[in-house]
Amino acid sequence: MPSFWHYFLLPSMWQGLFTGLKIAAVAFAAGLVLGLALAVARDAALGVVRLMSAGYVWLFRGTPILLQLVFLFNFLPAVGIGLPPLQTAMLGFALNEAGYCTEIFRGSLRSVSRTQTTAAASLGMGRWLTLSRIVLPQALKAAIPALGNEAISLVKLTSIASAISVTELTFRSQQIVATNFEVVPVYGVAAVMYLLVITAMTAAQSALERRFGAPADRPSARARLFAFRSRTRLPRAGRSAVPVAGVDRSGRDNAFLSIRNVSKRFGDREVLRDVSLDARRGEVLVLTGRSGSGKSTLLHLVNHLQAVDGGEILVDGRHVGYVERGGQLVEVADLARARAEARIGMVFQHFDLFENLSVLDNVAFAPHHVHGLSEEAARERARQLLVRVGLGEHLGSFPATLSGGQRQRVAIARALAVDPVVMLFDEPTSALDPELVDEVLDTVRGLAASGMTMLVVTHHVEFAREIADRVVVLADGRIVAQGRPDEVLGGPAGARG
Ligand SMILES: Nc1ncnc2c1ncn2[C@@H]1O[C@H](COP(=O)(O)OP(=O)(O)OP(=O)(O)O)[C@@H](O)[C@H]1O
Repeated sequence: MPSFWHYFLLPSMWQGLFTGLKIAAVAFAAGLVLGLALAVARDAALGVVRLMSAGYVWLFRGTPILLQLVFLFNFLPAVGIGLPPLQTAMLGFALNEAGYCTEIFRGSLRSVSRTQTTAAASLGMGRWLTLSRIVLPQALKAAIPALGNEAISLVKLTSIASAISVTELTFRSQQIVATNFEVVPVYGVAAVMYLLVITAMTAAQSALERRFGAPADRPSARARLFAFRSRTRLPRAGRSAVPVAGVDRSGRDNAFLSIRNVSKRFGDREVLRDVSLDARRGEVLVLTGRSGSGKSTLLHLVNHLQAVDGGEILVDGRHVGYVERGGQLVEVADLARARAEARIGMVFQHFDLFENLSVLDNVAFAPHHVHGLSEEAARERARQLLVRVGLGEHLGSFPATLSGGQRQRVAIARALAVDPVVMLFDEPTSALDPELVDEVLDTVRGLAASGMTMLVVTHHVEFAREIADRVVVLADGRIVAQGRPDEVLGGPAGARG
């Protein structure tokens, strides 16, 4: 095949290929950055920012790239910007690419479970820290296949740049064919060149997927079914002011955790009604009651993962994320800091470990990034805690490779790493297979024995009987019984088990 090699080695063909690649590389890099910013803007608090992001996507996906290029090519000189055709092509492709990347990033950002954000908030992590270190890495991992597709399409699409007289590979081949009519070898060489580049890109994409991909996820079937979304929408700072007139404050100063006349509603539904509950330092309260009675909501209010609608909650004598002003509790501007300072450890039903971080990093993250411990000290602390919960062998593992019981013990270590003054457990064993329950309960027992103040939501009657100083039963958002375990769990208002 003498003519194949002749054209394959022709410098002008390679120049054409590199021109196309140059456009694609610059346009893709710029499109990624702009697309990511637009995708984040799509969830911005300000409506006008969201609208601008949506408008951009509408415009650049809605019109043909050819029109956009020709428009830029004619428009820029008309407003006094004299860009050469190659740079105009780069700009045009970048603007167009950003529209597509926005949608890819938007989808992948939303695919990250909101429970990850809630868990981060419970550790006192702010929005930016959560976005950059927890949500984005997971979203990028999910986006790699679609972005790889996009990059490959872009390399081939650059042939359109010939419309504004950029001589890339396809255009170069057309020119050669027009002079010698050797259609098959010339276009054959162009095809082989594209294939070589795209094979290299596909290999790079696989390498990226391997680099960023944690080992295959294998949560239990039940966890898979229920863990994909949490209903918790984090409150936005400064949104609510709660009147404190009418709150019964007698005796609250003697309590370590004081919940006074608290109410909470979601839409028309009143989920908690006038709930009052005090706990002494070191006391273990077990909260129980039928599904939907408001137990989890009450825990979320203690840590200010949701805002109260009425009443007040004090931990160690302080409101979490509120300041009292003119007879009202007003949310502070920096809720993340307030949560961090309150040092409330929280353990969730579905563990909600950060899937993109190793076991050790899950535990060391908040002490280092939120509480300012040096990385070395935070890791040492994490190591000790993981040994304490029996996971010293798994420091470098990723959450997806652990059993449910192991994950929950990592979650407990993660909550303990911020040196909590109180621990909240939201049904810590209900997502676990029966044979894994004991290992978690043992850890919780150990904590209770160490004198930790705890609020534990559980349906596990035997465990409640054993661990609780006091059992509190909720029904329809009200406390309907409370007392020593033998009094409450033996009585008619007892837990359903
Ligand atoms: N963010 C939310 N938006 C709307 N409704 C909510 C939200 N969070 C909770 N609810 C509703 O509030 C009620 C109480 O929910 P909560 O999760 O506190 O109950 P629970 O007693 O913990 O139930 P379970 O034992 O099933 O976890 C339920 O009817 C639930 O649907």
